[in-house]
Amino acid sequence: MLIAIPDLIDAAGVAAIRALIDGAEWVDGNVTSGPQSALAKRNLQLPEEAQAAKQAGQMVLDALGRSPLFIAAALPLKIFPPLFNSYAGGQAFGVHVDNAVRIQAGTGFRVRSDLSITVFLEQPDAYDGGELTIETNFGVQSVKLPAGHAVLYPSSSLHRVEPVTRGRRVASFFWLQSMVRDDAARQILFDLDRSVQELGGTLGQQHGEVIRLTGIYHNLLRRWAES
Ligand SMILES: O=C(O)CCC(=O)C(=O)O
Ligand SMILES: [Fe+2]
Repeated sequence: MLIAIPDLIDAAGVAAIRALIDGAEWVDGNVTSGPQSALAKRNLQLPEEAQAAKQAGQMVLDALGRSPLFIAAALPLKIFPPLFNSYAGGQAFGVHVDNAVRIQAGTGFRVRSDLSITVFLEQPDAYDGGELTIETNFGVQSVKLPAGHAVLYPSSSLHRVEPVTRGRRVASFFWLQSMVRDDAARQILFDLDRSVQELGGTLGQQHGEVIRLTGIYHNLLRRWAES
């Protein structure tokens, strides 16, 4: 599944995050790369342990927790603390697949990466290039969203960030382990959830068929969820 989460963070939230991270010390992005992606990656990142990254990361996590669309689509079990990157002057991230397991430095917190997330933190007209290009079963998707919007995509997919040839692209990026590991099963639950919400709105939550479909959603989730 590839899902855009519009307006995850409002303009004031984006400004607050940018105020925290823009003044911090950025380092070579290869601090979080595996050996293959290190060859492909040219960007800057905030170190995981930087205070600004932790505070801004918490703001991103708070926004995710307030987004019913994110929760329904991702069914998150564990979220790796959000990181921050920046690309300018032709920097890019060539095609790669994300590492399967992420281990947080210091704490040993482990997350299997089922879904990858990019939260755009710069307006698209402020830079040229920087599209996140994702290879899906339905062809190649090129994603460049307004500041505060996010995209969720399978960590198993080949993806790249196109060279930024003008301005600076700033984003938050991270991974999560879903309660439902299988992408197709998670998509079925998401589709069912949307239909149940829609029918609940028109027929009312107490309609017998809405109650039955809600039960089916939960019974499928019970079969498929890991904890
Ligand atoms: O900057 C992005 O949008 C994605 C970065 C990425 O693919 C990665 O760090 O693995
Ligand atoms: Fe990646």
